Amino acid sequence: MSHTLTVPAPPAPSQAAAGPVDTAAVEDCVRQLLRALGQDTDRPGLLETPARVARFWAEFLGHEPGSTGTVFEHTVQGEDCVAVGGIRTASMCEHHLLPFTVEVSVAYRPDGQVLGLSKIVRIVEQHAHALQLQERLTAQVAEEVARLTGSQAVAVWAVGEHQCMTVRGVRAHGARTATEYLLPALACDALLTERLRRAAAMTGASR
Ligand SMILES: Nc1nc2c(ncn2[C@@H]2O[C@H](COP(=O)(O)OP(=O)(O)OP(=O)(O)O)[C@@H](O)[C@H]2O)c(=O)[nH]1
Repeated sequence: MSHTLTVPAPPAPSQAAAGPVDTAAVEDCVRQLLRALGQDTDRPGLLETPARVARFWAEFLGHEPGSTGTVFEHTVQGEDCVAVGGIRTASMCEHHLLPFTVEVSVAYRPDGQVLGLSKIVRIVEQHAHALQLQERLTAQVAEEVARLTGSQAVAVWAVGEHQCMTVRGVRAHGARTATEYLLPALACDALLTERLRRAAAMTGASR
């Protein structure tokens, strides 16, 4: 019989909002930004824009991932791997405040317990709702899955498309960025890493 355990939530990631979003202040700033951009903030199309943008930031940074810590005892004779792929979400480039879309795959070898499958998606969402770097998002998801499962064999892959590279700057439409994060214990275990890669590939997700 398997037992459900709940692992406590960790402290907030360091780059998460330091406190609740001050929507009134954001609204004010957006109005000032529009004026600095030479816009007439009294024209009908823009009247509600500052409030809308403020609501967006409150919603984005205030994202509540729900419970992420449900694990189940899991003991088997053989070797097994778990992978969840095709987790598509959006995060925010901290350099330009422009979104990037990302598809994440997570694979790990259980070490006595497995994580609720939906919790892997929730963990990705938790770390995506922040001012981010794709590389840091990839690493944070792996570290969190390791913390919750107690497994040191965790790998995460992400494929992203960054608007800061498409709508501005190099304007490289279609350029995609792939990141991989292996927990240190995997770095010297090519065989296990390959097994995790194969498990992630079985989900059919791009990596
Ligand atoms: N590891 C594993 N987890 C499963 C499987 N089938 C369902 N689950 C997960 O079991 C977990 C139960 O978590 P709870 O927090 O108790 O239930 P919940 O509130 O319905 O969880 P959410 O689905 O996150 O809303 C969920 O994360 C499910 O995705 C399975 O075959 N393997």
